[in-house]
This record gives sequence, C-alpha cells and structure tokens, in this order.
Amino acid sequence: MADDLLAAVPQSDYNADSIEVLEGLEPVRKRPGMYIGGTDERALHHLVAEVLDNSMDEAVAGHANRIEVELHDDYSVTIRDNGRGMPFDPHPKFPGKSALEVILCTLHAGGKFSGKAYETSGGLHGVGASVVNALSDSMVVQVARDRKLVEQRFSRGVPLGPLEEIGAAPNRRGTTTTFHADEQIFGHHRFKPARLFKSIRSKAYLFSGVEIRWKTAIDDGETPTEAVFHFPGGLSDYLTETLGKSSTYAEAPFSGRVEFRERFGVPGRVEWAINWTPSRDGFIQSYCNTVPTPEGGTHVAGFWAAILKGIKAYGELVNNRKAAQITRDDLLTGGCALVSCFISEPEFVGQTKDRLATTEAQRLVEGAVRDHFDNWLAADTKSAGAILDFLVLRAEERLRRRQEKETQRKSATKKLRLPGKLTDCTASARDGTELFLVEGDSAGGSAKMARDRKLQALLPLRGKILNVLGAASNKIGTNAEIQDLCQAMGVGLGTRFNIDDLRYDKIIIMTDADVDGAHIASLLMTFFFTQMRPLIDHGHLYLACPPLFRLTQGAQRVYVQDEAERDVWLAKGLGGKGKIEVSRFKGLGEMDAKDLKETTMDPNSRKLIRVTIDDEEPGQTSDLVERLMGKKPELRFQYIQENAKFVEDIDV
Ligand SMILES: Nc1ncnc2c1ncn2[C@@H]1O[C@H](COP(=O)(O)OP(=O)(O)OP(=O)(O)O)[C@@H](O)[C@H]1O
Repeated sequence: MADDLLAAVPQSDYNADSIEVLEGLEPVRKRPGMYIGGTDERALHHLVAEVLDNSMDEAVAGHANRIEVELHDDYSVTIRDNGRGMPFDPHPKFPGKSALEVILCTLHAGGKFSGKAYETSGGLHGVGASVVNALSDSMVVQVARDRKLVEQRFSRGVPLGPLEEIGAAPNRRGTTTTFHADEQIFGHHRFKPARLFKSIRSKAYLFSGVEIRWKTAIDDGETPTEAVFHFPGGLSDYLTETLGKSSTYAEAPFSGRVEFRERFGVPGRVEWAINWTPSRDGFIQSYCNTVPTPEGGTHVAGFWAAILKGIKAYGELVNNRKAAQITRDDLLTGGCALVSCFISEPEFVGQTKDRLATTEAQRLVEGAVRDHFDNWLAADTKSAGAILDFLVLRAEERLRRRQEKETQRKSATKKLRLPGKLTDCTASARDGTELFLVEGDSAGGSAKMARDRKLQALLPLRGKILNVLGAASNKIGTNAEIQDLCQAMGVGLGTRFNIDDLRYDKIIIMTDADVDGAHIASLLMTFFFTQMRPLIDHGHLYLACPPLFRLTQGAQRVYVQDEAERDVWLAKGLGGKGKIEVSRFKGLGEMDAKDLKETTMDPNSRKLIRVTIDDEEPGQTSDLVERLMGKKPELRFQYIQENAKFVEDIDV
C-alpha cells in the first residue's frame, strides 16, 4: 500500500486513550542492565532493536509496510516507518503532556497491554521507547499524522522543550526516531554496521509484508552502504540462504505457515523452515512477534516436540524400529531450523526477551507443525527416508559413545580418589549430570535436599579460591581447594586438561546473589578460563542465578534477582490479594530447599547462564581477564576509570 492510500485509513480509534500508564526514568540510567541486559555492545545494539520493534509491530498489525534504518556518521541512528504514528494528543491522565511525551518519558506507558491497538506485538512492557530515550544523550521524535508534522526533542530522558508542530504532512504518516546513544552509559562501544545490517535483514525475512531500507554513512568495507530487504519467500528463503552451498538431506526445506485462527480459533500464527545437513552443526533460531528469542522457550519446545513425534511415527510406519531411540538432541545434530511465531500477549523472560514463556505457545506450535510434518514426510518419501536414516545413525552413535563413557567412568571412579566433601550423584554415565560448586557449607545443606540425587552432585567451596592470575603455576597445582575441584571433575590442569575425562556434563557455579558471591564466581571463571579453557569452549560451564528476594501476595509468588526488579513488582503488584510480602535471602544458606530447588536447581524451572566467550577480536577476552584479574593493579584501575559510570554503585 502506498503512503497516500494508508493516509486514508482511519487513525481515529488509536489515540491517547490507547496509551495506559503503569509507572517514572531515573532507574533506567541507574541500572541499565535490568532494562537492556547490560551496557556492552550487545546492549547498545539492543537500543536499535527496541525502536525497530515498535515499527515492526506497526507493520505486523497491518498499519505500515515500509521501514527505513539509517546509521549516520556521528553514530546516531534514524528509524522511520509509515505506520499510524505515535499518538500525540493530550494524555487524559497527565495534564499538559502529550501522549508522545508520556510514551517517551514514562516507564510502562504503552498501547500494547490490552491487545486493542495491536493484536500480536513484540512490545508488551511499555518500556522500550522510554528506555532508549533515557539512555540517549539526544533523541528526536517526529510524527506525521492527521496531516500534521510534529516534533519533540529529548536528552537523557528529559524533554528539551514542548511538542512542536513543525509543518504540514498532507501525504505522509508515520514515526521517525533519531537517537544518539549516551557515552556516559555505553563508554567506547559504537554501532557496528555489519551487526545492524544482519539483524535488520532478519526482521524482513520474518515478516514478508514489510520492506526495510538500510543505509549507512559508516563504511566498514564489507557491509553494503545501501540495501532494500523484502522477502516474499519468508523463512524458507532465509534458511536456504543461510545454509548456502551446504548439502542437505531434504531437497527443499520442510517449511510452512499456519494461522492459529483457522486451526485453533485464536489469533496468531507460526512459520517455520528446517533442513538437515551433514556439513555443519545444527542450530535453531527462534522468534516471537519478530523478537529474537536466543534462549528458545515454549514455541521452540513445541516445534521440537512436533518434529520428534513426527519422525518417530514415520519410523514406525516404515518399520524402522531404531527410530524409537531418536531424542531431541539427535534432531539438533545437523538440524538447522528457523521458527517464528506471532501470538497475542506473549510472556517473555526479562526485558530483552531472550526466552518465550507463554505455555500456550507450545501446544499451538506443536499442533500446527505436527500435521504438516506428517503430510510432508508421507509425500516426499525420498527426503523422509534420508532424514530418518541420518537421525537413526546419530542416535546409534550417541548410544555407543554413552556406553563407552559408562565403562570409562566406572573404571575412573574406581581409580579416582574423590574429595571427601564431594556429594556425588548416582548416575554412572556422564550424560545429563551436573556438578554444583556451592559457596559455603550451609548452602550445601539446602542444596543437598534440593538436588536430584541421580544427576546432581555438590562440591562446597570454603571461602574464596586462589586468584590464579596472581599465582605461580606450582602454587596453583598444590592449592588444596583447586586439587579437590580437579579431582571431583576428574580432570587435569592447563595442558593436561582433557575434556574427555570430565565426569559431569555441566559444571555450575552457584554463589550468593551478592558482591562476595560475584567475586567468588569471577575467581572461578578466571580459573576455568586460564586453566581449562576447553570447558568453556565446549559449553560445559554455567552460572546459577539464585534470586535475592521472594515476593508473595496471596497465592502469587515471584522470585527476583535484584532491588530494581523488586521495585518494579512492588509498584505493579503480583496480581494476588492483600499486602506484598518481601523476604530477602542473605545467601543461599537462607533459602529453604524448596525455594532453592524451584529457582536455582530444578532444570524445569531454574534460570541458568551458559558461560561463553564472545571474542569479536581474537584475544579480546584474555586481555580483559588479564586487566581485571591480573597482577597489575594499575591496569585494573585504568579499566575502572574508563568504564565506571555508576561510581556510587561500586562496592569496595
Ligand atoms: N513507531 C511507532 N508507531 C506507533 N506507535 C508507537 C511507535 N513506537 C511506539 N509506539 C507506541 O508507544 C508505546 C510504547 O512503546 P514502548 O517501546 O515504550 O513499549 P512497547 O512497545 O509497548 O513495549 P516494550 O517495552 O516491550 O517494547 C507502544 O505500545 C505504542 O503504542
């Protein structure tokens, strides 16, 4: 639809009335991490995603069909859409303020709470635009609607003046936002054209009804300086392009799209594409309402359930009994998948929306994909046969490896003298086992009761372990705490470390949610990083995330990680009846086994962070570890000076 046609569509029922307010921007500047997951490069790029998602929401709701993103030479970014335009009429609850000012200067102001103005939106908390505003030293928002062009300017979340009418807009509509990220918050981090280009392109793949134009004044030598993205073929094209020349088991990906309304009578849809290749590791990229969900969630669980059940049923049909052995992990080896769903009122974990938590999504996605998969397998027996054979082979390999490990592990345990304080798990194979490194003996008590005896082992650590970067290598090897750790894990140090000796699948650092806990965790991570780097590279090292508070209101209970998150809940309420009761856990030892199990240890409900090394340039992480944990205090001091933006928050 062209702009002038869109201009004819009524905008009247999308006004200030649509904008509800739940809560005021100081907390954002004080604790940006809670709102955008940190102040690093990833967080910086997330600012663009927040603004772009608002434009995508307009597009997905059928109100916009063109979005432009431009990176300027001063590293400011402009995002323009031809949607309905942010409402700017006076807000009934805030005398003297326009809806636009309320949206940009108030947390929890938005039009997406009730599903009236948007059916399936990526936005839902009403904080995105205000967070970007709070973290920008300059932000200019222009809106063309009702034939007027208005503008308001802000700096660090504060308006620099009132909303002004700056011209007429007879044939234009939409919102244009230009912002410059605040260096006080993001330090030396700058937008990278390649990173922006990639994420913008994937948005266009996710919604074929939009055209996204990209332009950059900053030329990194490899990213196109201008491009237009429009992909009518959606995810199937995206997957084919991602896989490039890799050979695949199915000629064309298994892909499809199902409208939930037609199938289940509820709004929303799912679109997917998957193929298997022998030439690379598998992956799954998932999205909900165009927001990437790198940690997956219920939609992903539903997708794999459909594929797994489908392939097993097909195995039965063709009398391949070995198909029953296939597990979800086998599907992932070589399985390359893209899943994108659109649902109303999605629930995510965290403001950066890394994981989808809406339970219903699992049932909807599984139901929708399953039927299609059964039909596809039955119709294309050549691809179906190739995939089945490949997966059966994967399952057999896995079982053989497990058997080998089992014998190895049994003999290793016999030979090994395990440290006395280790509470080992009972499983004889390594598969699925976890070793919790627990701070303090008292915590060990609750953890002992909370654990799954079969798969979870505990090693209590007394106090702080040696800082390996300050120590000579012979001192490391003779340190008692480190010796215990190595014995329990079944491995040697440094060059003698062999990943195959590892006695557990996951090594999980579980420390208190306080400064001391963070220090112990960083000493341990430094140790693993310098002495057992493959442990991290192979994805075996994790951090547990115990909560700091438990809030209860009537029958409702939530666990939160810090004060800022607590305050949000206190202001918002838990949805239960009566007063909200707050209990603060002074440490892991104070949590009863039930709390500890539910929040931190039970794989079905806990939050766990995998430790990864995100080297954009080779050696970057080693450099940083050396600066932060090494023998030279002057490097540490320099780093703190360069990076400390919230000096008042640093506990020394
Ligand atoms: N480009 C836009 N066009 C039209 N309305 C917009 C646009 N950007 C923002 N809005 C309105 O402003 C509201 C607040 O946006 P904001 O980004 O703060 O929160 P959200 O998108 O509702 O939720 P989230 O915090 O999850 O991103 C939106 O709900 C929407 O009503």
